[in-house]
Amino acid sequence: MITFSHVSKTFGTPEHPVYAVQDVSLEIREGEIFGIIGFSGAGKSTLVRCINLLERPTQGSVVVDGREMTGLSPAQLRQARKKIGMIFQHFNLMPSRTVFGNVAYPLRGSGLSKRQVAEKVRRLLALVDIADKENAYPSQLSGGQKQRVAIARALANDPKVLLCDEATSALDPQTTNSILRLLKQLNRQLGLTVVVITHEMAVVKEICSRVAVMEHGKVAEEGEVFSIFAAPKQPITQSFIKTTSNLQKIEELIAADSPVTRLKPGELIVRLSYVQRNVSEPLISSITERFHVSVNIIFADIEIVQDAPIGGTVAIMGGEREQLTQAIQYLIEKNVGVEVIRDARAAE
Ligand SMILES: Nc1ncnc2c1ncn2[C@@H]1O[C@H](COP(=O)(O)OP(=O)(O)OP(=O)(O)O)[C@@H](O)[C@H]1O
Repeated sequence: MITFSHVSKTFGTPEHPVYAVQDVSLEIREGEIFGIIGFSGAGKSTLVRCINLLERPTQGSVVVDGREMTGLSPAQLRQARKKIGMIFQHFNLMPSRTVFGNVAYPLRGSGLSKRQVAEKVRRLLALVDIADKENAYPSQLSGGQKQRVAIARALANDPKVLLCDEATSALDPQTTNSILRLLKQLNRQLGLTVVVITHEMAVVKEICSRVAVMEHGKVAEEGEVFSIFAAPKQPITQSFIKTTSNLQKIEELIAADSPVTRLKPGELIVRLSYVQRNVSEPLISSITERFHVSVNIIFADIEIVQDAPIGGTVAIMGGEREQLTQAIQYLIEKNVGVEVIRDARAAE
């Protein structure tokens, strides 16, 4: 649906260039929810604004729904943009128009009669579940309600693509979830391709099927969200994933010398992570039976990403040295990630 080929965007002057996007090639498939994550300044907004040519790439090509965007005439570009809706962090509603007026605005010049416009606006407001606010002004709405109106407005011309630039960043966690649910519903119901820019891994985890991680204008890593969570390769990706996992708290507990992390000689603390789908075997009970080791779970953080469990546990393991080694080997063979984070075997 959207193909970036070697896209670069440079701002500034020849003496002081700012390389906002550097040689990005990426494919966003029809009907998927694709996340673009990165820290502030990574180039996410600039890249996404190259989709509807709010920014014109300095180099490279952007093809949307089979059309090379940079080759369109101004009139063709205006038409093409109607099929690409966009929503923003601060909603960008027109304060002097009602909810109805905001959603009707993009339908100017659409050739629809007044009655048809009214019908369409009401259908859109019902779709985003805000029909009762038709006559309200933006200042009378909550953030979540404003974003619903902005979504209805973005859908007015029946776009195939919806670009969401930090669309939930100004919202509280509960409202964020309700907007994410709405985006997911629209994606399924309308077959809408959704591109989500965010700096929050929780957003990616919640709704995206694939994700690109951006750093310094480049794509550092991309792939299926499940695989990225299960086995992040780049340090930047690992640091984003840490923000959503409780397992990292163990490091704080160790640093604070908490009693739960104190080891007897011969014991070790391991972080076990499930890196494959369908891990349904009772692995912990298997190793305790097979190798006569003890496994005392002190932390567990399993969550569901794309309908599969992912995450892990932190546990204190104890037992005979050789048996412990074999138990760890067994877990690795079963595709469990094993990281020894504290080791008192040498203290025996
Ligand atoms: N119009 C502009 N003129 C000059 N520099 C710009 C312009 N737009 C963006 N930049 C620069 O390009 C780089 C990438 O910015 P961009 O807004 O794309 O990043 P981002 O990842 O979306 O960050 P944020 O989450 O803070 O919006 C930054 O260094 C920014 O300062």
